[in-house]
Amino acid sequence: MPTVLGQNQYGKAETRVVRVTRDGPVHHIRDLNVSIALSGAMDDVHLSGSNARVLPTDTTKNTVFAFAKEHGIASAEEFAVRLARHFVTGQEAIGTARIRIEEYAWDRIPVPGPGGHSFVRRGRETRTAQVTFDSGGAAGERWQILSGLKGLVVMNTTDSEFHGYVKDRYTTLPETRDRILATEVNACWRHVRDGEGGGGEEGKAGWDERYERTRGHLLAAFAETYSLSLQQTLYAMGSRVIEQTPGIDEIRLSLPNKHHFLADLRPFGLDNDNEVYFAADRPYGLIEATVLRDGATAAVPVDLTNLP
Ligand SMILES: O=c1[nH]c(=O)c2[nH]c(=O)[nH]c2[nH]1
Repeated sequence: MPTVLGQNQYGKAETRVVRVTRDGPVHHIRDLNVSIALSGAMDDVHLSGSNARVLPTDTTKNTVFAFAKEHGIASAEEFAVRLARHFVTGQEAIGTARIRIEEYAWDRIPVPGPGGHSFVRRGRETRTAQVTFDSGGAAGERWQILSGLKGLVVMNTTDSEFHGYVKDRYTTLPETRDRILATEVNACWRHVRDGEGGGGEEGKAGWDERYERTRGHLLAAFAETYSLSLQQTLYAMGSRVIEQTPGIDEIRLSLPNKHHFLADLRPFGLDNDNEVYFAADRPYGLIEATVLRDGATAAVPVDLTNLP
C-alpha cells in the first residue's frame, strides 16, 4: 500500500455558547468558544468510508449546549473536563478528547437600582479621531473634529423584545418578548464650534474627559433603554449623547446586531428558559443612523468603516 493514515482527529470547532444564569434581576454570563477534537480508532472512516464509529461533529456541538444547560459553566476548565470525560468514557472508539476553550470576559455596566443584566466586553474598543483643517481662503479657516470609537461590544440579557414587524411569505423569524440584545458600538461624533466644544463645563473638559463622558452616555443609554428594537436603542444612545453634551451636535452610530439564538434543547428533553444561546457571528443585522441636534447639518460620513 503506497500510503498510510497518520495522526487524525475530528470534532466541531468554535461552538459559540453563551450561558445566562438569572439570580433575580441580577444576571451572570459565561461566553465561550469551544473547540472539540476527538481521536481514536478512526481508521475505517478514512480508509473505507464507514461511519460506524463516528460520533457526528454535530452531536459534539449539541453536547456543548446541553451540558451548558444541565451543568452550567462554572469555569472553562471544569466545563472542558466534563466534556472530555464524556466523549472518552462514552464512546469506545474515542481514546483522546482535546477540548479548547476561549472565554470572553465581560464587565458589568453600572446602572442605577438593583438591575444587573447589562455587560460590556473587556478590552476590545478602539478610540478614533479625525481632524480636518481647511484654510478656507477668503471664507476663513474651517475645522472639523470628529471623535469616535469602534469595537465597543455590549450585551443586555433581558429587557429586549422584537415583534409586530412586517411579515411576508419569506418571514420565518419568531416574535420574541425576551431576547438577548448585543451589539458592537461603532460611533463617530462631531464637535461644534471649530472643535472648541460647547459652553459650560463640557466646553472646558479636555478631549480625554469628553471621550469618557460620551462613552459613558452610550453605555448608560444602552443599559437603561427597554428595547423594542435595536433601532430604538440606537436612537436612545445617540439622543443621550446630544442631550447631555452641548459640545456635540451630531453622532453617527453603526450597530451590528450580534444575534444570540436560543439553543433548541427539546430533542434532549431539556427546556431552555432563556439560559443557553448560540452566538452567531454572521450574517448580522446592521442598524445605522445619524442623530443630530435639531437644526444641525449632517457632516459625519455615512460610512464609518472608512474612518481611521
Ligand atoms: O432589533 C431588531 N431590528 C430589526 O430590524 C431586526 N430584524 C431582525 O430580523 N431582527 C431585528 N432586530
